[in-house]
Amino acid sequence: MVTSEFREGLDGLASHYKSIINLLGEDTEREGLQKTPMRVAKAMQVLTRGYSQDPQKVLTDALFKEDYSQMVVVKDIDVFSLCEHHMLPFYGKAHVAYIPNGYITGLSKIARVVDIFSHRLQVQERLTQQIRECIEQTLHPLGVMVVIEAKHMCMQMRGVEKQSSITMTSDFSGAFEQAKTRQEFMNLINSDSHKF
Ligand SMILES: Nc1nc2c(ncn2[C@@H]2O[C@H](COP(=O)(O)OP(=O)(O)OP(=O)(O)O)[C@@H](O)[C@H]2O)c(=O)[nH]1
Ligand SMILES: [Zn+2]
Repeated sequence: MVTSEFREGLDGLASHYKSIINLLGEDTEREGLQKTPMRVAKAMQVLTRGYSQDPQKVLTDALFKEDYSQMVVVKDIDVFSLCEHHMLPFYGKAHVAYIPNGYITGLSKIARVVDIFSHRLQVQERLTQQIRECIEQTLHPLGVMVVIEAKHMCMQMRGVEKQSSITMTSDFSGAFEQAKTRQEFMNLINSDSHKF
């Protein structure tokens, strides 16, 4: 359902994008660009939809009592976000592990949490930390660890123009304070088990 607030936001965004395109020297009346301000407005609302979503609720909506207390790893979760400095995309993979403490959550919900925080203006470090904190505060597990590897288009398309550099960030707590637990997670991330 399209609420009036959503619609108003969309019209406002489209009007600003029209001005921006004109300021960039283009003609928003030419055929190919006539609908562009509204398209961009809709696209930006999608890319920032995470502001109106509640990641903790996503996790608690699928909480199951379970005695399993070994590591659960969801790896290679696609990440698409916008850096808050240039509003250009950064993209890559997130790997999440937690050790349950009486409760597990639906596996897809871990990927949804990554999605929600990614669809906000971000820096990779904060994104990594927010995912870790959200899982910790909601599931109260024995430990959580998040690793993100990403490429930043603001470093590829402009600025320093380095095409190959990858930024890695990690955040962990609880049982992952122990080096051997972190190592087990890193081994699982780097294993070829997913190539089946
Ligand atoms: N730590 C961190 N920095 C980021 C992230 N995304 C973009 N940046 C950096 O944000 C910084 C902004 O630096 P500024 O000097 O204010 O901006 P700038 O003149 O556009 O910088 P250059 O990209 O070096 O041309 C740049 O170094 C970017 O690489 C991120 O997720 N984490
Ligand atoms: Zn940037």
